[in-house]
Amino acid sequence: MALQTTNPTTTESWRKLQEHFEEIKNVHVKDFFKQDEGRAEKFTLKQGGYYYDYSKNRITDTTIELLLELANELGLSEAIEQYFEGAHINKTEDRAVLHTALRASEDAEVYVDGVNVVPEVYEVRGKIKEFSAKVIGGELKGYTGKAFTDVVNIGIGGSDLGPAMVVEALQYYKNQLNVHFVSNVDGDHVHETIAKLDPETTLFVIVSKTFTTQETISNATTIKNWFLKHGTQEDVAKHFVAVSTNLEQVDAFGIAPENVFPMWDWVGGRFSLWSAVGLSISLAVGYDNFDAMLEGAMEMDTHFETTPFEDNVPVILGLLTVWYNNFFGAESEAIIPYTQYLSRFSAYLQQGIMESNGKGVDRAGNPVDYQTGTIIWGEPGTNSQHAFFQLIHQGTKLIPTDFIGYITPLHGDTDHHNKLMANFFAQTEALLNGKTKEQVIAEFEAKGVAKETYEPLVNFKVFTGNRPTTTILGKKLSPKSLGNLIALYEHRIFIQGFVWNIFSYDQWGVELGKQLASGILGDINSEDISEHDNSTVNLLKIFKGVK
Ligand SMILES: O=P(O)(O)OC[C@H]1O[C@H](O)[C@H](O)[C@@H](O)[C@@H]1O
Repeated sequence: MALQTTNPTTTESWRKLQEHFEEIKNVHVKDFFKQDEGRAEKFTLKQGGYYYDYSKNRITDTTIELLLELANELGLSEAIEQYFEGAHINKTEDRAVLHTALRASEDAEVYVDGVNVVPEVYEVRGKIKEFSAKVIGGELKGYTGKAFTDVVNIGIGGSDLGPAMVVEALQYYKNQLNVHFVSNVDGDHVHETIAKLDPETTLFVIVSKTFTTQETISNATTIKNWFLKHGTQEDVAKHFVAVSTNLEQVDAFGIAPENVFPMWDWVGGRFSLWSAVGLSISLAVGYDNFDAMLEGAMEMDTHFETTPFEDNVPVILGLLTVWYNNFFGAESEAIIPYTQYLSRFSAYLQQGIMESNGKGVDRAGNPVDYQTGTIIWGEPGTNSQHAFFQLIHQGTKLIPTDFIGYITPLHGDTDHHNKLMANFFAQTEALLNGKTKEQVIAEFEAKGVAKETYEPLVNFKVFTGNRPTTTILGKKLSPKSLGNLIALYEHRIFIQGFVWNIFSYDQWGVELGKQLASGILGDINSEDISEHDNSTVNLLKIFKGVK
């Protein structure tokens, strides 16, 4: 069963949305608030310890009604069923998309091609649990009998970003193990990392779904060679484990079969941190915390699968992206967490969202004639306020922004936390209301500034406001609440790809560069340079020192 292939722009609800957009496109959200005292309450959803206030968006009741009408017209309910039931919605790779099965409850049944995969999932989870406990507890030892002090995750893309983001995010819950990440094929990355390590006390986790990724295999080989300068071939089994679907290649690399943590082709790389790809997470914070993160995700899954669309957080937020992307012409979205722990969150979501929905061919195989995936970016607040917020406040581009913050600070420093959160609230308020010419003049006059002095400055100090934000306010950053938040964004990806009539779960766009790189590596390593455009030939000559 494949997802339906309607061009969304040909639907009746899209036409109505277009008309509605023309009516409200110039209305200031300030005015919507004036007209409706209950607006904040009405446009706030509550789920899994989070409040989602989307009232500061450029929407009315009609906008939401029409967006939901669009979802219904396109058959979203059936699509969600297909997603959770393991239909091959990743059609170009003929695969199911079941990261949700990785966090399903033990008694759930999720069938992939007629086989219930939940028992296998729990078998691997059991293995992760046992292994993590032994490493953390010092029971498993290195080749000289010492307990492990360091763990290195060797992987790239989905085999790096998810675990790296979560290990950073859950730092507060960490144990004594130092966890490092090596991803880039840049030798300086791997050499800087190993320079700090003691081979006797370091565990290496090679993570690659395919086990053919050039970066990961190169880094793993370099590290193994470095290790073999200290330990023996036999010792490799004590220090290297692998996470992969490609058991043959793992074996060829010399990893002992008992050191392999399997994953499945129905888990996309960018959705894989819930699988054994998250082994480094479980090592860093312990299996119970890993499990709690999965539980948080499962709560979001249940919410998404069972909640009526008007109260369904991923549905509403996913459709808002469509609203801005396709009607307002917004090209990007910023994600700004007001917690330093989430400093890798937008980098992680860049892969999740842009690799999924950066597609220009529809599900029927034809080029689309409307906009699809948004550009995702962001850094933690308050740092970003002192860097790029100027453009969000006064630039010419519309940038819908998610503000993510928590009520309780983990270290209990309320002085800092109150300052942080004052900024969090102040920014969304400023982006909503802006500052009018009259307000600017009144401020000058209150300070006694002369008219001829302030007049030339007034326009520069005006803020139009009407810049949309969504506030995601959680109780506390914990493994569970983090799992919940990540799963929210995963489901938003599904909603958007579904509406845009594209395949969100393949990534053919990363192949061409890989192919060309392997040819160019041949050029670099040989005397001659094969055929390329002039610019590339010139650059290769400079690089090879023959020009
Ligand atoms: O886990 P691997 O097979 O090594 O893949 C690592 C990454 O590389 C690919 O190029 C894909 O674009 C990513 O989706 C994937 O996460």
